[in-house]
Amino acid sequence: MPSSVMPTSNQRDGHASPAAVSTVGLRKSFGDKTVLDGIDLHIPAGSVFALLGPNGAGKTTAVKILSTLISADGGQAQVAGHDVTTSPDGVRAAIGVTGQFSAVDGLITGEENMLLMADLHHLSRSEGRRVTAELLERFDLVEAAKKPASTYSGGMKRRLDIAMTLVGNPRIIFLDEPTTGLDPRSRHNMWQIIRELVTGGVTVFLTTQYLEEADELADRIAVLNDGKIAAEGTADELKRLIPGGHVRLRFDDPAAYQTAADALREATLPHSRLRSSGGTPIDEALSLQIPSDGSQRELRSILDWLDAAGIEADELTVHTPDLDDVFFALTGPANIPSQPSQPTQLNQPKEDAR
Ligand SMILES: Nc1ncnc2c1ncn2[C@@H]1O[C@H](COP(=O)(O)OP(=O)(O)OP(=O)(O)O)[C@@H](O)[C@H]1O
Repeated sequence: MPSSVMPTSNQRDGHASPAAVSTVGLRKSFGDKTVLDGIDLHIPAGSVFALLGPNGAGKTTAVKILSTLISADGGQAQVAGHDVTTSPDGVRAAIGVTGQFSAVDGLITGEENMLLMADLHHLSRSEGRRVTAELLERFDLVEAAKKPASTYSGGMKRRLDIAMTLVGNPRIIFLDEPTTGLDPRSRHNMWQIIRELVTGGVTVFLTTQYLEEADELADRIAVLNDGKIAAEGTADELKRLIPGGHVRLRFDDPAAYQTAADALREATLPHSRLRSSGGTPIDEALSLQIPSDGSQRELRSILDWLDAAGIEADELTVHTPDLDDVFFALTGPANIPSQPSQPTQLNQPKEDAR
């Protein structure tokens, strides 16, 4: 399809940002099972995008379509400006894919795997050796380079897999569950590698079941559920989507705490959500908790009310639910989006989104 049909700039925040990956109405079924039921994505170049979803949600299917390993049944997808259907070679030249379908051959050494990759990319012998040496060094695999890859730990195999992907100097990398099964140290190493890739200008499309991983790495996160994008936004935007956020007031002075607790109990706070619940005392910490979505509007109304009531806390903190809460709320049987056929638009005012 002509590139002009696909969104190439981020209309929502107003500035032009070339899309590394862009899909409209992407659909895929296996038999009578619909796995992707109209997926729209816009991933700006140079960003990290995380596709989150429970087992079987269709994350790997999405990656396979975008990396041209399988074809979609409907909709459109462009990767690095190339249509996946009409220009798969263009897509393949621009991307690297690692993860569940690792390219590492366990029978040969790490170095041989790298050199094989260099051959596949038609690098000259000397260039292949140079790139191999550089990447083995960068991924801390020099010592293991002459050993068969089958002897590598899980973390080393993942590092080798990414190093092999980088031989082709891809602009976009698909990482399908890159840290599944890794120990915490290896996982943090992998996160550091991913951050460095992005610093070098690479766009990363990540699938993960680890909310912490998406929270750590991703500029934007989409939650895939039941074939659709249930919600999309930054980690903070997602967290603000679900109830459970609150403002906590902490007092050093027990008397000030008691006065505030009494005032809150009596209070009719300006915002309707606050009116019914008031403050919840948490005695041990001399803290009070006021339900809040953390929005500027609610915070202002809370602050105004505190000022008017003459309450001055020693510390005021805003707490939002973590991504686990979001994940369970969005992917459970009774998920919360108000419009079943529409993803929750997080960059609109929250009142509109609910
Ligand atoms: N080739 C295939 N033939 C039939 N069904 C398939 C095929 N590939 C995937 N599926 C089904 O499509 C659904 C989505 O699978 P997919 O691997 O994309 O999910 P996922 O979100 O990556 O899951 P996981 O986190 O478990 O890897 C699953 O129900 C899976 O069984």
